[in-house]
Amino acid sequence: MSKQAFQDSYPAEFSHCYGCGHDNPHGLQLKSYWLDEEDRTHTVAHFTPKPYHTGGVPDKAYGGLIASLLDCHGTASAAAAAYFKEGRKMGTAPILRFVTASLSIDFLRPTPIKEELTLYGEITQLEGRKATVALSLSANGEPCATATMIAVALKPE
Ligand SMILES: CCCCCCCCCCCC(=O)SCCNC(=O)CCNC(=O)[C@H](O)C(C)(C)COP(=O)(O)OP(=O)(O)OC[C@H]1O[C@@H](n2cnc3c(N)ncnc32)[C@H](O)[C@@H]1OP(=O)(O)O
Repeated sequence: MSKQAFQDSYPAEFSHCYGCGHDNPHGLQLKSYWLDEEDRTHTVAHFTPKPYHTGGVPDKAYGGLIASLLDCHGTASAAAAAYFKEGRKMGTAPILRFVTASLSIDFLRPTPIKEELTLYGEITQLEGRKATVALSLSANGEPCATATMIAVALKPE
């Protein structure tokens, strides 16, 4: 696992995201990393929900939390892959910042709230400004949700 989270390389103006901004004290502050330093296609993040992230059932997570985590892990993974493709250190100018154009989620089973969740990402395509990321969220090794994201890099302006 790399030492610096992708999100910790975002410049200040992009660090207020509710899901992953390190400058948002009320947010989830998700941190994403390369799964393996030798492989620049797979990423990982971990998150342990709080009791107030509950859905209708007290010990299960609400779907919006799952979507938020997948959303932020996916865009961070896309940005990391794009920097790598350009041979640049994350966060260096010109800034490459991806936003979600499309996020399709399959909720496979209820997600427990009391355990650490693991998110995986795989960059399956990166062409021009568009990245496709395959995502999953699991608990205790069991997948609870899978998703496909299309993330698009913001234009420089
Ligand atoms: C100051 C800012 C602060 C921005 C602050 C950023 C904070 C980050 C937040 C973290 C993550 C989030 O939650 S993001 C929040 C939720 N998402 C958003 O708000 C994004 C809203 N949507 C947009 O702004 C726009 O639609 C964009 C940027 C996604 C795309 O618009 P665009 O820049 O004009 O690009 P466009 O030419 O349309 O598309 C580029 C390529 O992507 C493809 N593409 C576009 N949309 C889709 C789609 N839904 N499904 C498939 N493919 C798509 C196009 O076909 C094209 O492919 P090809 O022809 O090249 O093959």
